[in-house]
Amino acid sequence: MVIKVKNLVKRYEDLLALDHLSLEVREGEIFGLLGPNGSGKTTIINCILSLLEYDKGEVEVFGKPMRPDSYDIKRDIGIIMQNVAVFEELTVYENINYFCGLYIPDKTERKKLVKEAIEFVGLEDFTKYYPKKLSGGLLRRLNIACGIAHKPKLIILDEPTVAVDPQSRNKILEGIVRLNEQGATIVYTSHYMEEVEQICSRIVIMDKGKVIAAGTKEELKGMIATGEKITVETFAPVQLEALAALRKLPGIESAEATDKTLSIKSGKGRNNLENVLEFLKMREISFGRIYSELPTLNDVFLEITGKELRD
Ligand SMILES: Nc1ncnc2c1ncn2[C@@H]1O[C@H](COP(=O)(O)OP(=O)(O)OP(=O)(O)O)[C@@H](O)[C@H]1O
Repeated sequence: MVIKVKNLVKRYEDLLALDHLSLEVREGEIFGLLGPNGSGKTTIINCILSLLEYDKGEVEVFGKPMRPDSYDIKRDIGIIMQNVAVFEELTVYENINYFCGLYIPDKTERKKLVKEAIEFVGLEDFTKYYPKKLSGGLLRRLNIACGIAHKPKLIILDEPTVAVDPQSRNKILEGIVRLNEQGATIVYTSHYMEEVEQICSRIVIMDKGKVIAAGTKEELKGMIATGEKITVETFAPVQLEALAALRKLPGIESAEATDKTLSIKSGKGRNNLENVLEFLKMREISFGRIYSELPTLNDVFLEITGKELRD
């Protein structure tokens, strides 16, 4: 086990930020920590890294208890925090060289690693730039390069794509997958469910300092009653009587109609879309577009907590 957290409790005065939270991160995985703003993601990361004192519980990293002075463990961890932390007075190259130098004293080896990190995040054309000249996305990439240049075995990224343009965002996500393919275990926190779904092999969903669900995305989606969501763009509002009949169809959990949109949630099982199509035909309800979506991690969150992930 790369990380083992047992029964962690962290209070900020009256606020219980972590409520007996336990989780495990296995070697070689991209572990996603998904939760809305304020659910405790940054707090748990800081506790894992012993950057923050906690009230109760245990943290082990690489099988050893983690303490503020566990430098042998920390040298194998790459940390990319939410707030970009680079030196304004150093260039891109100098920043990466500085952070790499904290772990790699040998100059020749460091030169090679810094070059690799620059190529990895695609900052070759910006090595002489100072941070204030970089766009938000490029700055994030620099932040990542500083955290990974020494080739850590465990890389922790706390919301690395917040306020990043789509191009840099994709580059960052692709980079994370590549780091994992090269052997690093990744912990990735985000409140963007699409990102977590896209890259993470196992996911923990947090809310109010607690783990509310854990598993692969398929396992998480298997936990909820919602099967698929079917949306029909109708040419006219659907009559109440038809709506009531639709709700009685086998496999239909709910059906709501606004002006020209019919939103249907079905249970698990096959033929839901076919049944709806059949119904529309029988009732002579004409429509423009019909589409079906599988449940998302937001549906999982919604069903367990009763609120949206993006609140
Ligand atoms: N230093 C602090 N003092 C008091 N309360 C804090 C402190 N840091 C965080 N909190 C509170 O603890 C809770 C958890 O915060 P945390 O930053 O860990 O959440 P998060 O999931 O990382 O959110 P975000 O996505 O906004 O970063 C929030 O209610 C937050 O307001």
